[in-house]
Amino acid sequence: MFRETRLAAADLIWPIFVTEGSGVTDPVASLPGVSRRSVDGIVEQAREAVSLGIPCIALFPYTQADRRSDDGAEALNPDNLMCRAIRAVKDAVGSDLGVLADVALDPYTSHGQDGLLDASGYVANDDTVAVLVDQAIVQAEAGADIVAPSDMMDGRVRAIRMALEMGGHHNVQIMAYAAKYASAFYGPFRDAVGSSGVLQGDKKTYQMDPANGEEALREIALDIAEGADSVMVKPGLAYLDIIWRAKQAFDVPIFAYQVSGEYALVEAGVAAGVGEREALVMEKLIAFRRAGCTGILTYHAPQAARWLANA
Ligand SMILES: NCc1[nH]cc(CCC(=O)O)c1CC(=O)O
Ligand SMILES: [Mg+2]
Repeated sequence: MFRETRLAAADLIWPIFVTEGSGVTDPVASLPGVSRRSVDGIVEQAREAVSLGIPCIALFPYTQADRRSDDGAEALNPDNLMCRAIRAVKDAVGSDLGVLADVALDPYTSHGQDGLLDASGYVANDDTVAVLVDQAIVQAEAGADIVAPSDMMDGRVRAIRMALEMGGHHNVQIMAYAAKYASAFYGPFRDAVGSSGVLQGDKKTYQMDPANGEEALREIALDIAEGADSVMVKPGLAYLDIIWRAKQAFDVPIFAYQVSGEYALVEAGVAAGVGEREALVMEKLIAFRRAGCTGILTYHAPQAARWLANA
């Protein structure tokens, strides 16, 4: 009765990884319990999400080395793995489940950066934005309900919003990775999409310094002004103060991404006897709600939804 915040399956977004083939379940070693699945398996997971009351999945492709290039052109292929997965999920579950598509080039580039490199190897903001716009349109045409630019280029939200409007995709939302930090917690994700082996350098020229909070508020303000329907803070647990500050300052839905390294640390802790999985996960998830989140992207989404159903 005196509880101030609640958590429900309806607050969760489930990130899942797509791989080529059929009938494939390919475990990600650094993300125990998470596997890449071929499109047929993604459809199964989509049905599972619906039955668990999870309103949205976030799709990420594992792109084979021979489909990667310096310019990440595969991102614009309307028949790429990502688009095939989006279409298959939408054909199977329709409007019962939202599909969020990540917009960034890192699953497609041979150098693992989220954008295009200039002659000196620097990630070129404006050239990248032009490609991200085309990527977002390809995903919207495949049926994505939400496009989520995770690249952190300046000005991409406005450019994508304009292109969506011009292309007739008025109802496609933008969830902006607005305050995304250059974090050490993304390691297992990069394994999952096959970019850790190829990544050259770091992403500090476009992702944020973990020491900065004021800058996060400026980044969020810009993305809202450019047309974002909702914003994201990423990673999660180490940035609860950013979520709280954003909640005080802005009147838009705020999401947290509890990233791969956070998931893997919990699983490692459980394996080491530090604590019990359900208790550890649920304490973390309610903390995001308390800090002001509308919802949370978490690899523990299906387990959490089951625990909530049995509570
Ligand atoms: N565009 C890249 C992207 N989109 C989502 C994640 C990380 C998610 C996670 O760690 O779970 C990353 C990694 C990165 O910026 O290198
Ligand atoms: Mg920004």
